[in-house]
Amino acid sequence: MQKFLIKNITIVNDGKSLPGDVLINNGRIEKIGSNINTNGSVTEINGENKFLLPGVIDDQVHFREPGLTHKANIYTESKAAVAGGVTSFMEMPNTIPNALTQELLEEKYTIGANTSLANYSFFMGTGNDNSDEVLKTNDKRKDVCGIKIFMGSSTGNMLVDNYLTLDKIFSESEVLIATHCENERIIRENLERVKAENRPLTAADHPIIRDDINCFESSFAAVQLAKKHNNRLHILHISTAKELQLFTNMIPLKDKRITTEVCVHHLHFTSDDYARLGNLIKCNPAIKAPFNKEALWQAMLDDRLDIIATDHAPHTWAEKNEPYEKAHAGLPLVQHSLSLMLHYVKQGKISIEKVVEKMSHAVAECFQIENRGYIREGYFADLVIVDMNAPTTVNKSNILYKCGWSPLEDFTFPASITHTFVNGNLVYGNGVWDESNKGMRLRFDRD
Ligand SMILES: O=C1C[C@@H](C(=O)O)NC(=O)N1
Repeated sequence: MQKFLIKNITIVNDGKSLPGDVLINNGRIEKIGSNINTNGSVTEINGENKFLLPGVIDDQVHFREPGLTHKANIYTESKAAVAGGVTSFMEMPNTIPNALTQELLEEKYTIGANTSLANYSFFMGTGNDNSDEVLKTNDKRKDVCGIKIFMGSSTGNMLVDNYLTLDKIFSESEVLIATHCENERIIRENLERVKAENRPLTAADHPIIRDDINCFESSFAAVQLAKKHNNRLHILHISTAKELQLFTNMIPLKDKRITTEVCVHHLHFTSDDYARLGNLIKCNPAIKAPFNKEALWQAMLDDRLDIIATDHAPHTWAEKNEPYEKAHAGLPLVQHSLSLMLHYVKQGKISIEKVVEKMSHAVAECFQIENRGYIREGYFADLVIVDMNAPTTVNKSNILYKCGWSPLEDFTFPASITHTFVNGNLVYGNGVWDESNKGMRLRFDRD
């Protein structure tokens, strides 16, 4: 394996940004220090005026393979991820067929092993009647990131609305349960009410139909179930101020039984953006009124919200441009999540250390990922070099998603991701790709 020495870079890790050198050997971070010298062949990278970050770990992506590969596949989207500084991802089960058996789940791991440029893990899916199969994941808790439950409907019709199924899975699961929390009854009632107005519906109706109360009711139910059975619950894409009362920052992350994710689109867009972007930003849970965005920022900064992710959900341009009710929900973001957060660093809204905490360290802690998420000697060399003074504009020619579009087109980020190492391999360096190595299956340090 090629050996790399990154010289004179600012290393962002564990709440600090310090100058130093990093030696990468045999896939791992061999040494962190100042004035590291090596004899023998080593590829030196000048890190002056640049920042070294641990690779981003995105715990919620939809890469659409198998079955929906007209939208995306694991190869294309993992490549986009790596270009954006994401070195590991956890992928959702609403592929076709839904990942509802251990066999189907393992088929996804095989595709990951053969084609993914980033490290990967796949969630086990839940239906209303596959609880015995779901609970077999207990035996794989070191090899599978968790169980995903759609408590509200979304792409792929994987809604679990049978309370007995939910209660059984919560009572017997020994693995992390990740939930999409929305309340189907409230969504349907809202939809009926808006339809009764007899006017054409538009994307601006989305946060009225999928409203704040709908999210709160479902998150509340998930929290109650987790408290009843003392589960390790992780609630995905929190999108409302109202839900925040359910979460605390009084418990250190490593001791929390209930953790939360906020997504970059809920930190960036608001309902004001429907006028400009329409269905392109239709997603579930919906992007909501501006006061929610401000509350989410506050809660993320004060650690009531634990991690930042994307819910990367690519759909084709044609699928997004259907009339509102038929337009598919979800937006592609995995290539631009880190860049977007670095934009907010430049704006002074968040520090670069906090970005690293929320997108790398805390994700590794939440899922107990082995030897990743930090810049530490002995850890896997999943690393990203960032130039904070090299603006890049999102446009069709540099979007790597198979769907070929982004809700951030024409947006200029102040920073560029110049290099991404995955397991010590320089997969992406100054626009040059080395695709000869594939990512690894994530392992979890769980008892
Ligand atoms: O939960 C989800 C699923 C996702 C998708 O398209 O798979 N799209 C969404 O907007 N939310």
